Amino acid sequence: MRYISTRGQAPELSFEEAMLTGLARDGGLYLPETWPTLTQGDIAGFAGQPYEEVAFRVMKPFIGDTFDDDTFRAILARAYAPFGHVARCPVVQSGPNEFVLELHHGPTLAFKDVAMQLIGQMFEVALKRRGESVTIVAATSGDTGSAAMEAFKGLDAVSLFVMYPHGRVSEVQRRQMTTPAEDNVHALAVDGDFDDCQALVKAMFNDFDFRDGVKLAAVNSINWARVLAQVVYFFTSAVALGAPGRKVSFSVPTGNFGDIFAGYVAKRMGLPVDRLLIATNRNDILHRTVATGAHVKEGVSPTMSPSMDIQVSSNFERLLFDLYDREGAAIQQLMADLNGKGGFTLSQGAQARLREEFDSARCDEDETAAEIKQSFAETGVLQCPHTATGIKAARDMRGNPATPMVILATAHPAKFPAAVEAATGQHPPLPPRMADLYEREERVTRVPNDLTAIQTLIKDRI
Ligand SMILES: Cc1ncc(COP(=O)(O)O)c(C=O)c1O
Ligand SMILES: N[C@@H](CCOP(=O)(O)O)C(=O)O
Repeated sequence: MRYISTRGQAPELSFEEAMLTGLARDGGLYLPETWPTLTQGDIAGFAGQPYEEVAFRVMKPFIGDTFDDDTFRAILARAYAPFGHVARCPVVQSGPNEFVLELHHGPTLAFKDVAMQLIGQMFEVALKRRGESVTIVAATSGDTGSAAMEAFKGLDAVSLFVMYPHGRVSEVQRRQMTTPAEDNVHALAVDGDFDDCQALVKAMFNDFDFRDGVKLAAVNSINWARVLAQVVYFFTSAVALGAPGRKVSFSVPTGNFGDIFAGYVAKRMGLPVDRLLIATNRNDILHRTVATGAHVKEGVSPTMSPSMDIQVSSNFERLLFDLYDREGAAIQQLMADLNGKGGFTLSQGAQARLREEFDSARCDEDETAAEIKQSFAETGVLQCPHTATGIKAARDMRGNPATPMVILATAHPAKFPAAVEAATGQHPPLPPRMADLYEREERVTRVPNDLTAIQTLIKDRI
């Protein structure tokens, strides 16, 4: 499988090269040149298989011979051993034909662990055999950063810098990023919002002297391997509910559009997905885009679901590439308009295709709190505020009641205790292994939203 850039001007790469490269040199995002497909028989064969085996079979067509089969199986085994549930990503019923896909059983209690634990292992094997080291710079609204810290701390071949928006992540998220003691990981609190942090990462990739000088790599969903690893749980959950014999719909709490794009990829590969619901908080650019066709940035507004406080949804570019018949020049123009004019309007054809695949719903703060409360009353289970937006979308946009609706539970409620307690009166406890999180010493550097200043800091530290 070869990988191509959404902007059509960068060299084609192998899977390993795309994984270690991050952003394409033309500013675009790498994607497979075609979508591999699985037969209905292949998908039926996933029933009853361990998560790691389904991951192997789903990812193999994308990975090719990057790792031999034994090595890839060993990587998967190491990646998912730390998960606190034998199913890794279990499905739990939450209502009539409504299910919650729990993605928070990994080490940092958010869905990011599912991909990050895996790419940590893949980076380690690939870098070791190449005899190379890299500098990873990540932007986070809270969860990618903590998952990356956990996956890469202590690795000799990696220096990791995580930029998070100062004052805009939960205390648990912040402490997960600021308390690892290993010398190769660095938490940077940026005076800005998540969009600023992500723009800084992309600017670093577009500064070729810096990029080549520090051997820059990405573990945000800029990195195709991150998105790919997230495709797997769309298959495991759908098969558990009767696919490929029946269709399944998914409601996905959405910010940077990586997770729901993974659902779209599963559909392209042959999974019978009915609807993909984009659930947003009040940072609703994607909901407005589905409703009106106008993709227009507004300021980021802080919410109780901070990981979704995003207005520049990086992976939407990957979807646009398909909506515009994979025309790199069209994507270049749209992205120039987004950066220069603050937005663009989809062509009629692109808007129609978007609506063929996706629905959307927006959840404001009162509604999020009400969903957490109602969900606890109905099921006795506490859900995080991000998941609550998905529950609302699932109930607002319920299509055929005979089609199972799967809501992605993207984080554990204990990462957002203040919001959950305010809504329900219940304090969600951290798992025992994290019980001392509030006593651990924090290590963080406050930085201005300034590219040169942060680049200088990174060069000084590596
Ligand atoms: C808990 C949580 N839910 C939802 C999202 C949104 O996911 P995505 O950025 O893939 O759309 C994020 C951030 O990525 C998150 O951390
Ligand atoms: N919500 C994310 C934002 C970054 O998303 P990514 O999928 O591109 O890493 C976070 O928690 O940091």
